[in-house]
Amino acid sequence: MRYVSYLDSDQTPCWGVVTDSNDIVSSTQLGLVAPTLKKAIASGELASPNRLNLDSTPTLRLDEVQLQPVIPDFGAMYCTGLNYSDHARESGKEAPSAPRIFVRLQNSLVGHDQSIIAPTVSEHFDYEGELAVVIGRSGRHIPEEEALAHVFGYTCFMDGSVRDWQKITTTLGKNFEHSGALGPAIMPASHVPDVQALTLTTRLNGRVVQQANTRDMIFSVAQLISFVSTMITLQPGDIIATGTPDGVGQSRNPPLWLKIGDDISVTVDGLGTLANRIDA
Ligand SMILES: O=C(O)C/C(=C\C=C(/O)C(=O)O)C(=O)O
Repeated sequence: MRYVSYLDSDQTPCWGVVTDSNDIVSSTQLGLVAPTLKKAIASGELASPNRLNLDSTPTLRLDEVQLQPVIPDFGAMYCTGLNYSDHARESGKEAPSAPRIFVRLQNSLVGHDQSIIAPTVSEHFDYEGELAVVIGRSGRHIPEEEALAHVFGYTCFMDGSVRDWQKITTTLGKNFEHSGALGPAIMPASHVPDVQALTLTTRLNGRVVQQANTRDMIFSVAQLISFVSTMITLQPGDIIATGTPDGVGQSRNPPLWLKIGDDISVTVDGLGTLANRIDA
């Protein structure tokens, strides 16, 4: 089972659970009153996913709804630059001695199967496949040993990056409207035995362009949580993206830029596949 945020046929924001057969049991059917997935996570009522009553007859299929970025109203999304040494090397940079954190805005993201919008002012639009972490429990100055207890679950992230604007500032290059994607769903942390042993694969029009294992991160998920919480209190529903491995389009010869009509997907084994088309 996984959690999703979606719009129903009336464009009303909803959330619910996706069963293993890709049916959706809505929050109302689950008997939960929280209006958003973020509020449900914060309330603690999803802390024991195995206790949720999934007996209601599902009325919707996953492919019938418009999926949103898994927590569309997140308070903050912290992203990590250069967290795989092969990617730092291909970028011509040293492996960092501390996590390089930047942020993404809500409106820079879309959900699974929604159009990612290519910038009109740049042809240097690049893909980055990543693992993303959804925070479940708030905390400040979280010790590394306790960090994973603050995780609600995990999902996939496509950190679409406008490389020429990124040279002006990271904030600009990483925040074009609808330039990235988050989803399709949140896998509860209890269903992920070892987050540092997951294979991540990015495909462009079906061709594998990035493949790595999360064991090769420079800073582990626990270290990133601890580091960010040194700066600020992490809140339920906050997202931490863990950086991309090597194989990005910018570092290829010739460069491989995203174009309108391309299909881009990010698969993290055990979590699912986030797939999107590039649109105008
Ligand atoms: O941190 C950097 O110097 C590079 C960077 C972003 C890099 C990523 O998104 C990544 O490696 O996943 C930046 O714009 O500053």
